[in-house]
Amino acid sequence: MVSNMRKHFPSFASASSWFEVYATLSTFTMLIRTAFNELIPHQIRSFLVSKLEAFFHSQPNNQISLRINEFWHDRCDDNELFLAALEYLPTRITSTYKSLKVGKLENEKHLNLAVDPSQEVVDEFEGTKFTWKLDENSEENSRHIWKEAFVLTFDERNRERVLDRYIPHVLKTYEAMKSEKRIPEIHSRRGYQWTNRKLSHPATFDTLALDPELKQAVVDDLDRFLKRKEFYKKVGKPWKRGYLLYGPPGTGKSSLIAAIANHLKFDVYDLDLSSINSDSDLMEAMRDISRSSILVIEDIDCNEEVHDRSNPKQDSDIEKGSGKFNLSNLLNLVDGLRSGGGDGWVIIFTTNHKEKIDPALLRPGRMDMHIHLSFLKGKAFQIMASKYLGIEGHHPVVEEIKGMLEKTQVTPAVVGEHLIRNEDPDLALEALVQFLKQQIKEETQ
Ligand SMILES: Nc1ncnc2c1ncn2[C@@H]1O[C@H](COP(=O)(O)OP(=O)(O)OP(=O)(O)O)[C@@H](O)[C@H]1O
Repeated sequence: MVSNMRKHFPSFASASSWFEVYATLSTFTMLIRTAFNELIPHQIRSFLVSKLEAFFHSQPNNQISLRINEFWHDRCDDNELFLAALEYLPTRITSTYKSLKVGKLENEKHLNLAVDPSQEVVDEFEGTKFTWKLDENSEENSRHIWKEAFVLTFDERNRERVLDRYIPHVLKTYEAMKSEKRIPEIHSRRGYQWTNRKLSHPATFDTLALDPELKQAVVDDLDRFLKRKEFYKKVGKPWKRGYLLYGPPGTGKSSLIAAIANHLKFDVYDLDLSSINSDSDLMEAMRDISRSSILVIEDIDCNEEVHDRSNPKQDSDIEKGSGKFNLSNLLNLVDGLRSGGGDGWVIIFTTNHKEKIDPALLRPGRMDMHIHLSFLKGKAFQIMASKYLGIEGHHPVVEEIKGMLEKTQVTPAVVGEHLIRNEDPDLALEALVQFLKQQIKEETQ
């Protein structure tokens, strides 16, 4: 039998010869490993190992491609991920790209860039590179309904990273970009229905002439509110914030509301309480307010239902209201109704007479921040000089005006009117100086 095997396998060695070969090989391998570890410095060793890994992992058979069609299946449903990539990828284009699509939309000032099929876009996420390519379907009368698709290619090792984190990151960035571009709407109540139009008020926190510290405090409060959706849920409170804006006419209450809406990208619901005749009317109006929104009730002191009844003095000079609803109770009820949904809810009351309002309506949790908008003073005027006249930094006439504003009370609305009349900054400032002189003279007489 053994001789038979020898015949078929002439080089077949005995067991002891195999052990000898094995022992020699192991000794040799150990020697190589020791020499590699001891003679080659650590950095060079790591470099060589990473190169070898990269070589094996960069082989084409380790690449995975995900195809992201314009539509899902053969239905006409938009594929959200395709739309997200369409918006997201142009933000990853760098100046080294050689082939791009470019265009301009009628109502936009800037040029738009888009991915071209002949150019791959490489994105980096968590230190890993991902390659995107646009695939265009050029077949005319094709039975495929898709015209474009993205192909996302990555190394197989990153499969989980892509599905669990990278794609969610692309979708989240797209949502943020959409809300950044969104123009809020303003809704007004006509009869029993809300009608809406785009909020065209251009006021932003940048253009508002407010004391910088107050402005920062408001922006910080809004940003904290926006960020804490999960926190409100955790502590079992409705995701809601109330602001009371009070101060004389022309100090910027409406402008601040527009700036808040433009900052949060929330729609505004402007509710005129005089059109509300009963609790059920009010409840219906509130129930129709959808998604993340700002409910504004301007000049709230003009409604008897919100007056401080412990102050008998005021009732003589106020028009009698319907007395048919209780705003405080109703807002509690609405909080309960809305607390289940994930929508943010901002309530803004404005008034020229804070002292007339029932304190129950102004307590924290109802009106969390009371913002006093007052007559124009130096730091806020510096902002107007910059926005209206382009004057930055120290300017002798601006300093003179700041001093005069300490001696008189004028609203930003009045000063704005003076600044807008003259295109020449020096003439505009001079006219304002003359106006303020006259104002101070009249007040001291
Ligand atoms: N703080 C401000 N910063 C910049 N502009 C302002 C400011 N306040 C008022 N203005 C200008 O004055 C105009 C009137 O202001 P706005 O309507 O915001 O005041 P208001 O306090 O709401 O007045 P009212 O109480 O009469 O409604 C605005 O169009 C705006 O241009």
